[in-house]
Amino acid sequence: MSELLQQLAQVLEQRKTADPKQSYVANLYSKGLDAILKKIGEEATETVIAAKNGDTNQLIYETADLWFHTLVLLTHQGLGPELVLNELQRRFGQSGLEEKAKRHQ
Ligand SMILES: N=c1c2ncn([C@@H]3O[C@H](COP(=O)(O)OP(=O)(O)OP(=O)(O)O)[C@@H](O)[C@H]3O)c2ncn1[C@@H]1O[C@H](COP(=O)(O)O)[C@@H](O)[C@H]1O
Repeated sequence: MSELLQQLAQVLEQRKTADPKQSYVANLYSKGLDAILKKIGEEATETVIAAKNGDTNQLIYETADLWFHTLVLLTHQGLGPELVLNELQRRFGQSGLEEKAKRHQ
């Protein structure tokens, strides 16, 4: 797994016991699942707007925010990013159209 993802996941796990006044992530955890989901909705929308505006730097920035908040969600739910990477690995090389066709047989 990407070393950065692994390190970030470790920090996000540690933030479960951190002071919400000292940590953005601890503060978000303290607000609960709905607050995390709201952030993901906002960041997804901001990503879409950046792409529609053709703003490359903003698109990268907002995508980083979106990925980050999905990592926060996974950690909150007791899941690690390696599970998502494993799923992408499993799909790698498999045509999306073929996969869809199998599901609709
Ligand atoms: N990668 C990030 C990261 N990306 C984005 N953000 C925060 O996510 C928020 C994005 O929300 P917005 O763009 O809506 O900005 P905002 O107005 O400040 O947000 P709200 O007040 O609405 O929540 C900002 O506050 C960013 O600072 C992040 N906060 C933390 N990390 C990583 O998480 C680690 C732990 O962070 P702390 O828990 O704060 O120590 C850090 O060392 C970083 O590695």
